[in-house]
Amino acid sequence: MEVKQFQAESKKLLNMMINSIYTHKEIFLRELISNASDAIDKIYYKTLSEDTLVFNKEDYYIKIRVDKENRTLTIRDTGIGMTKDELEENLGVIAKSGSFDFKEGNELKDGHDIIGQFGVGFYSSFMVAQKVTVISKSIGSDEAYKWESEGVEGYSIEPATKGDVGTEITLKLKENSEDENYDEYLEQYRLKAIIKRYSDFIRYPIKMDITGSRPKEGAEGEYEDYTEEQTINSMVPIWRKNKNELTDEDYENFYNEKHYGFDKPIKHIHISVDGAVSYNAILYIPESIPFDYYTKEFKKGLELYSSGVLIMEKCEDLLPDYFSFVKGLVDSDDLTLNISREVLQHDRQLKLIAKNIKNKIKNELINILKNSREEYEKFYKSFGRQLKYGIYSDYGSHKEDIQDLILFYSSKEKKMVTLKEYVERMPEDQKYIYYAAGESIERIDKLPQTEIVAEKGYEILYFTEDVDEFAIRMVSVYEEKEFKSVSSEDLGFETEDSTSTEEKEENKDLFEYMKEVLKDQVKEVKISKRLKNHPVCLTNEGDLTIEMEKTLNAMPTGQSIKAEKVLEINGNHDIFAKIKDAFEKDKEKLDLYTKVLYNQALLIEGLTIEDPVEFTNNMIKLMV
Ligand SMILES: Nc1ncnc2c1ncn2[C@@H]1O[C@H](COP(=O)(O)OP(=O)(O)OP(=O)(O)O)[C@@H](O)[C@H]1O
Repeated sequence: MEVKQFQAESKKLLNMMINSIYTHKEIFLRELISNASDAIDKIYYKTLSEDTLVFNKEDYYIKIRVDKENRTLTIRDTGIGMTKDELEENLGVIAKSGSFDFKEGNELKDGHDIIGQFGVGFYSSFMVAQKVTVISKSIGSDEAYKWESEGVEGYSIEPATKGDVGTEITLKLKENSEDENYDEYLEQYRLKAIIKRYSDFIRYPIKMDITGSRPKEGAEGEYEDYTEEQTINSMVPIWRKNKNELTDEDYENFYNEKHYGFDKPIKHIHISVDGAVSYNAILYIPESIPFDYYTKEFKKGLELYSSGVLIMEKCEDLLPDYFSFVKGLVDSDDLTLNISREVLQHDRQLKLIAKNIKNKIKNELINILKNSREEYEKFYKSFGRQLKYGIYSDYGSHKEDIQDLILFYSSKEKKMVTLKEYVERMPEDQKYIYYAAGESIERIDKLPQTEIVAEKGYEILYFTEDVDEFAIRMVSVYEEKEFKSVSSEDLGFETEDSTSTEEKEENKDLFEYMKEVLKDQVKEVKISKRLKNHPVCLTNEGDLTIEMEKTLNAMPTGQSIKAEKVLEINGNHDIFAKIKDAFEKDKEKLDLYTKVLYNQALLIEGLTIEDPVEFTNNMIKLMV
């Protein structure tokens, strides 16, 4: 028997195939199954053009067989088969794709798209096999041929016997080594998992003899082994079905089968686009947060299929970070793949799909917000934080996409509201969108700084998450309205100032003295225009607010960043009279009052006091 040499380039290529093209060895099975499916599709096309042939779907399948003793794995198909010449051309020349030529010569329809295009997939079998034997009988031929190769050394072709038309590929697995256990490809559970992962939506049944154990009939407590042929793949890609044929339940079942989550998704989005780029997608907006969602370990991404074959489990480029909670898949035949069937990262088509998907998700979320508020709020509880991070990140470049999706608790409505709703309700004389930041709704409710704004009848948005103020800084202006913290120096409206100029002059020395006591801890001490009932509060000057100070300092890399604080005292409160009195008569007491009031203001803000022991001692001194 003559052993033929692969062409020189083919040899090099084969070496590359075996050693460096693929990231995962297991994909050899995906490649062989895809070839088998292509071979069956080719028969399908033949029957379309030849009246004498009928395509009887039941006759077409792919069978996987394991022989543990001989350490072989066989993939058999009932496809079109190969003649001697075709074996020579297709398997003797690497990078020669009979399938690609077929595609060029036939108009493909009915979603029967041929997968092969590069003419290399077959050789991935040498990553796991020491010898590959192909026995094939072509349609319309009486002869069968055997192609056999042990890799780079070459291949042989000789006549063989085979009953029916089709191809049978037998891999003699490599010996196990220290790093690799090739026996895993003889285990039914492992093969099943690989088939499910990559080839679940191959249109033809992929069958395997599965052995199991079951209770023996008529003999209680006894078990018997059995073997039965099972179809491993689910075959029907539901995303290629017509939306009208599918029920909510179908989508939910698919969500569960794909293990996208244990919850019931809030919404599914089924997209079928035929245009500059054609693709199908099924996306889900989940209801609950995956346990690792807000950790580094979480990886966003959609499954990416090309012609029904899995290319990538998590294609990150398909989702912006702010929609990273979306689950689902995209299937497109228009992607530019590299020969290992990994998608090219800077693929223009992929970018187009991603942009399209982003808009669909955004519109769907707006839809839910408008039409099923309760559901949206449930979703927002889980993923609102991510949306707000999205506004903040990348220097605010995505804010336009997201700002209408965020909600804040409203002081007036006592529920979550959108920025749009807030602005629409604003009285004419109100210049700013007011917000108050704090740990919880309850705490903000009690914040002294909110009093005057609330009294003015203005609505206040409550910022209870650390990201809120940072995100809003990025939004900066919404429908021509700026945001303003209730703690900011200038609230943007006239407040009645009950203190006369003389009074102010009179208190000047007092406040300067108090500022001296507090040193750099505050920028200023002054009479408050905003306090009604509370004795003191802290406000801030400058860009960095007190809430921001808290957040930044809580970060692992947090340096000590301080907001410029102003201690405001309620001039109408009894304590003010006491302070004035102490300024006249007892400076030591005034020192105590000043320190205690400052620390109380810190506590109200939810800030820590630097020296709690001193604070307690000062209190005691004032009490006794
Ligand atoms: N089971 C099969 N039945 C019939 N022809 C086959 C079979 N397997 C491979 N071939 C032929 O061999 C050719 C080369 O296969 P190979 O897997 O190397 O590349 P491909 O499938 O064409 O492209 P890709 O590298 O994109 O998978 C195929 O194009 C096809 O013509």
